[in-house]
Amino acid sequence: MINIYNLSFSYEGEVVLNHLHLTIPKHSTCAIIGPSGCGKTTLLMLLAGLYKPEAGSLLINQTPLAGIRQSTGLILQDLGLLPWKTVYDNVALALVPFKLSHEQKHKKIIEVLNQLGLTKYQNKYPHQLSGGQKQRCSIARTLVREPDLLLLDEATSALDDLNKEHLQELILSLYHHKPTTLVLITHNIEEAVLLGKQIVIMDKGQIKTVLENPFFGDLKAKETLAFYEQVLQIRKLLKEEVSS
Ligand SMILES: Nc1ncnc2c1ncn2[C@@H]1O[C@H](COP(=O)(O)OP(=O)(O)OP(=O)(O)O)[C@@H](O)[C@H]1O
Repeated sequence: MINIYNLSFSYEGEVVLNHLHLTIPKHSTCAIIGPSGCGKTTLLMLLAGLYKPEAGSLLINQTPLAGIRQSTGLILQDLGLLPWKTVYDNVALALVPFKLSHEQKHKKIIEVLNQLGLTKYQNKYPHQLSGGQKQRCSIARTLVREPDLLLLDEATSALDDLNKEHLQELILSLYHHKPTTLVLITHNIEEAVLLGKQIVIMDKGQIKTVLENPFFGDLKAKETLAFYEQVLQIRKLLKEEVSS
């Protein structure tokens, strides 16, 4: 469970998050959407414990967040894969801080590579992978640590439409396999409607609307008009924010 209460944050005196309130239930998913520069990534950095709130509070499972948690996974746009390491070794790196035997680590890595469809690429280097495969490798590296909170910053934005859909379906199937609290930033309204149980619309450092989304995880709904009515409603809300 994430509780954000009256949270504010500034960069060198410039306020970028202004008195935010938000509750995200445990094992739920939340899609954050809003115009460029409205503070989405900054909020994610605060949730990751990389920045400290200037005012207000941020609690994870009833505990005030005091820095980076080992059980939070963060996937940024810049995937940060090490080019001189193979897929297997990039994933293995995430387990270095854990006191596990070589066999235990190997088992976890093989399992996650299999889950993400990367088994046959395990000996390849990042430059030998497609954009979608690199993104999956980055997700594998985060998931191997079995986070209870997963933060994704525009995980699918660099991918073409088919790979985007593939990754969205993969995120859903990973979530159904092992529910974690999932917070994702996206610019894509359809993605927000597919992946967010809650959809948070931000503008100019504030949360404007929080929608409960009945279409979460419903791949079949993408073929219905009701799904696109929801997309249109969010589009309208976003346009209203930009024009005001
Ligand atoms: N390190 C920084 N130092 C100073 N200002 C910053 C820094 N990072 C971001 N900002 C500013 O803070 C504001 C919010 O930035 P943030 O990256 O959180 O927005 P965003 O909603 O994620 O944008 P985008 O959708 O374009 O990624 C912007 O005006 C940005 O210029």
